[in-house]
Amino acid sequence: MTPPLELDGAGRRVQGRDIVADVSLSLQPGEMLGLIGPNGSGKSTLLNLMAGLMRPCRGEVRLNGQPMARLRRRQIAQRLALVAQSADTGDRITVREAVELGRTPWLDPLRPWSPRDDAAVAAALKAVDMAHMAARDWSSLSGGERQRAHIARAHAQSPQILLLDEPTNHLDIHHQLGILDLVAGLGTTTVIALHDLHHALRCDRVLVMQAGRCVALGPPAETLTPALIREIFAIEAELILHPGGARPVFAFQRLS
Ligand SMILES: Nc1ncnc2c1ncn2[C@@H]1O[C@H](COP(=O)(O)OP(=O)(O)OP(=O)(O)O)[C@@H](O)[C@H]1O
Repeated sequence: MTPPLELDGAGRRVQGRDIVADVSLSLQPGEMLGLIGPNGSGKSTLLNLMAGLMRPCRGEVRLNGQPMARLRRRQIAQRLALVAQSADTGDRITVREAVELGRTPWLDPLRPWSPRDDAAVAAALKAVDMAHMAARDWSSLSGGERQRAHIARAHAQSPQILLLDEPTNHLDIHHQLGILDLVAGLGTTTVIALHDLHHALRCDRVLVMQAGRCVALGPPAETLTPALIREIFAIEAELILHPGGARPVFAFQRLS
């Protein structure tokens, strides 16, 4: 089966420096892939390459086996949605209007807004538990509510692939876990940049970035070894089994 998204030796060079270099990856349909790495390791750049917002200087990105470079923006947006790190709007719009923007790639003069689009917007608002807030002004939303509305906008786009850049940033722990449950529950093939290694444990696989390169890729508990974490983040980490049988937890200690 053709992978929904593939990177084949993809790299991006800026001002003579490789900010992403030689990344190869095949996404599995329905999987949740966590992108992990220190600040500046290239996670956002990699997501932008995956989203077709940046062209690789080397290698290739393919969507359903088709080179991204040969697809039009609209074709890409019909298959893939990105929630960027600082996505926001100063416009005076309601939550529903923000989510309706997700339908843009599916509309044209021959295919105007229809009940199908209303249904997609309603389903997306329901998926993030914001149907009751649809008429609210965007400016009145809290950080967590905005993040959920962004995910609803991306979900309304009916993408095969969802790309999320640190969607749990600025959220309290209750809302962080809520966002992760929400994304996992959508069942869409997802790539999610994360800083919290506990959140990464919930992913099917993790891709670990260091200085623009992929240094590890695999199931989180096998990949996030103490040796790797020491090398990447300069901390001691021990994975401890939870007495209740739930997910293991990390104990961290900073190396001086
Ligand atoms: N347009 C640009 N010009 C020069 N350098 C850039 C540009 N865009 C990104 N970089 C550099 O590329 C590197 C990777 O940046 P990127 O934003 O992809 O990292 P990140 O892993 O997402 O970081 P963070 O965890 O801090 O969000 C950084 O050193 C950054 O300064």
